[in-house]
This record gives sequence, C-alpha cells and structure tokens, in this order.
Amino acid sequence: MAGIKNPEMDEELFEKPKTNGVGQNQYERVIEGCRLNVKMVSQNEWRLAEIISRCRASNGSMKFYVHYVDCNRRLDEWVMSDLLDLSTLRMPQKGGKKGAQSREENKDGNDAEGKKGRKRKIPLVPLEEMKAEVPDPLQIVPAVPSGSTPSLRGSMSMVGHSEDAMTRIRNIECIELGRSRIQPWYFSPYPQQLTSLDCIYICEFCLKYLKSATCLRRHMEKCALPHPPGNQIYSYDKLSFFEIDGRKNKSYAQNLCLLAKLFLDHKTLYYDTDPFLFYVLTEEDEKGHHIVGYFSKEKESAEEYNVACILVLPSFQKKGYGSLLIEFSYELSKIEQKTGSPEKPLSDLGLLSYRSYWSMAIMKELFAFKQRHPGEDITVQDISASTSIKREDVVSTLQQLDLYKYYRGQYVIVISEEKRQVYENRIEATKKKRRINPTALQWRPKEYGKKRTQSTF
Ligand SMILES: CC(=O)SCCNC(=O)CCNC(=O)[C@H](O)C(C)(C)COP(=O)(O)OP(=O)(O)OC[C@H]1O[C@@H](n2cnc3c(N)ncnc32)[C@H](O)[C@@H]1OP(=O)(O)O
Repeated sequence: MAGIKNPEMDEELFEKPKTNGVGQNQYERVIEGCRLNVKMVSQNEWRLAEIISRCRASNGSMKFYVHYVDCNRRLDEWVMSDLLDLSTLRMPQKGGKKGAQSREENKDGNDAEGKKGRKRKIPLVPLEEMKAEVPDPLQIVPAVPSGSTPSLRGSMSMVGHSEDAMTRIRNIECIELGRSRIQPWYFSPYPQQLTSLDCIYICEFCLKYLKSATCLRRHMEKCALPHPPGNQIYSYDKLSFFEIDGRKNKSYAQNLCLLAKLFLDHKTLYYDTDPFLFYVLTEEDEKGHHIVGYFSKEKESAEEYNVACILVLPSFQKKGYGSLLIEFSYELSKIEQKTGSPEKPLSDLGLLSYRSYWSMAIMKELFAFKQRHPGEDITVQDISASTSIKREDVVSTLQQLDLYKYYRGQYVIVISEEKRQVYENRIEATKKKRRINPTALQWRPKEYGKKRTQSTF
C-alpha cells in the first residue's frame, strides 16, 4: 500500500516497528496508542491517526477504532485493516505516549484540561462482546474523571474526559428521532443492551429511548405529550421555549442529557439533574412541538455561568438555531439583571458560535451607543451591562476583533472606518436571520437558593 510520509510523525515519541509477520497477523502488532496513516474514506485522503481500540469482526478480520490526529473526535471511526498503511506504523514508546497524546489533544481543541495517558491495553475481543462491556448508566453514577474535582451538581456540567478508553468509542450506531435518523458523534452511557442495535428509537416528545420501531410506535400511541414537559415561556413564529426543572422532570432531564451526550465530547454525564434548568427550543407543526435543541443552566451558579451545555441537534445545525439559543440565554440574563458566560471549556463548534454571537452583539451595541450618545465614549462595562455578556468575554471578543488597543496608558476601543463598514453590512445581513423577540418571553427568575434555605428552617 502506498503510504505518504507524514511530517507530523514524531521520531522521538514513536519507534519504528519490527517488521515480522504477514497477512492478518501483521495487524496484531497494531495496538492501542500506535500511530500510522489511515485512509479517511469520507475525505478520500490518508491522515495520521492513533489507534484507540481494536477488535475482531464476526468474519474474523480485524477492525480498528481510530482517532485522526488534529481532527475533532466526532470524526473517529472504525476502519477495516485494509485502510491502514502499515509502512508508516509507529509504536508508542514507554513514557512517550502521554506526551504525544496531550500535545495532540490541545491541538485538536478537544479538551483544554488535558488527560492522563491511556495505559490499559484493550484486549482483542469480538466487537459484540466489547460493546457489552460498556457500563450500565446506573453504574456510571457518579462518573468522576480522575484528576478533576468531583462535583455532584449534575447534568453534564463536569468538565473533563473519562479515562476509560471505552468511553472514547462511539457506542450507538444510529438514533431515530422524529423524522431524522442521526449518526451520533460520541459515546453516551445508554443501557448496554442498546449498544448492539443498529438503531435506537427516541420519542421526540418525552425522549424515552426504545429498542425498535415497533416499541416506539406502541409508545407513541400512549405518549400523551405533544411537547416537552415544563412551562412554555416563549412562543413566537412557530418557535417555543419550554423551561424544564431538572428536579421536577428528572426522567425527561436525564433522557435529554443522554441524548445530548451523543454530540458533546467534553462533558461528563451526571445523573443529578436537580440543580439545573433546561431550556428546550421546539418548532411547532400540526403534530406538536418538535425538539430542535436546548441549553441547560444551573439554578445558581457561583461562577456566573448562564449556560452549562448547549446543543442543536445535527439535523437542525448551521441554520441559525445555535445563535438563537445563545441569544435566548442572554435574554434570560438581562431579565435577571446579571451578566453571564457559557461554562468552559467550549467545544470547537461552541467557540465558533459564541464568537460569532459576541461579535455581533457587541458591534450592535457599539453602533447603537454612538447613535444614542454621539461624541461620548463607551466602556467595556457599558457593553457588558447592556448585552449581559460577561466582561471577560467582551474584552476577549474586542481583542479578537483587533479593536482593543493600548493607548497612552489605558485600553481604548478603536474601530476604523473600514471595519465599521464591514460590521454594519454584517449586522444588516443578520436582520434577515431569525431573532428572539423579547416581548414574547414570559419569564421571571426564581430564587432557588432562598427557597431551599427557608424550607430548612
Ligand atoms: C457551553 C457548551 O456546551 S460548549 C458545547 C457546544 N455544543 C456542542 O459542541 C454540541 C454540538 N454542536 C452543536 O450543537 C452546534 O454546532 C452549536 C450549538 C454549537 C451551534 O449550533 P448551530 O445551530 O449549528 O449554530 P448557528 O447555525 O447558529 O451558527 C452559529 C455560528 O457558528 C458558525 N458555525 C456553526 N457550525 C459551524 C461549522 N460546523 N463550521 C463552521 N462554522 C460553524 C456559523 O457559521 C455561525 O456563524 P455566523 O453567524 O458568523 O455565520
């Protein structure tokens, strides 16, 4: 097989393999932690990849679960042995693996926290057996990634990856949700019996998961819920938001977290959803309110987070719903008269979406201020107060836009005529996009902390 020499291969961290053995046997030496070039079929190109796991398919040939270096883990996949270029194989050296791994993860932007090296060798077992090893959700509670401080505050709010190589492997083949069939991106701790199925079926209203289309059909006959539970706090232009209390609707909240985990890599799942509120965005038709996405929010956040996790289901992505969810989260913060920020770390797509939202919101505020107060100067504090975007996020956005300059002993916001024109055009373009209508939001913040204190006495 003709392989390309990848300049990313680090000679110090990876040693050349001893070439003994032919046929299928030669793949025995391709173990967890090895790196080699793998044909990425979707892109039709060879890329440097790391072996995460391996198993024998039912026909006896070997399969490898690979992570493409410098790519997000949603592109990780099982590949057959004929897609591996053994001439580029580098074995992990003792002590070198950890360094190589964390360096790569930082580049991928998968986990700002870093991880421990994966030391456990995955035994070569049939795929079916391996799937059965995936722990049951109840055994995962509480899933505490080693090296980070455990928190019992639930709902995927904990930052960091689990160490277990099994949780690095996508365990659900496909989900059917409403009219969409979706291929999950990451591991989610659904019950192990479901992991061997070709597809799992999820009720789009109550989010219960079922093993077959027949079970779903029977369930739908009984499921009286044509919308998420909780209070409908927003309704405009066929879009609604439902506020769901993780304590009052525990089963829905847990099912939502399980579903979301399929598309969120950098959060660890917890089952204590009590401290969270969930804001589910739906689109309405004659059959009911269909889930598009959601964000969760701590009832009380010491760190001033106004979003814990945010997700738009893949079938609705890149249509402006992410911006809509973000805008909604800041509308809630405005009513609370607080500033807020999303929980860190952000995923690659989360960062793109927030950067885009922050840039537009800040530029709009800059121009509006200039119109309201010609000749006056605006401060970072003013922008933060009127947008509810936390001060640090305002500053980082201004820096990223190259508008925050150090001048005569202080920082000033400077916008050139050229940039002003560019942003005015972009703001004009966003007017065509769907926006939150604040007058359609019926919501008052609740004092969860006070309530708990009162009930104690
Ligand atoms: C706090 C946290 O939870 S961080 C984790 C964030 N969540 C995830 O990563 C889960 C998986 N991803 C998602 O659910 C979605 O991709 C979200 C929620 C991040 C974004 O939702 P979308 O509906 O796709 O976002 P939307 O269409 O509003 O786009 C927002 C901006 O991000 C950009 N963007 C979104 N997805 C992509 C992409 N795949 N590639 C390039 N740009 C993208 C858009 O171009 C847009 O920028 P623009 O307004 O300047 O054109």
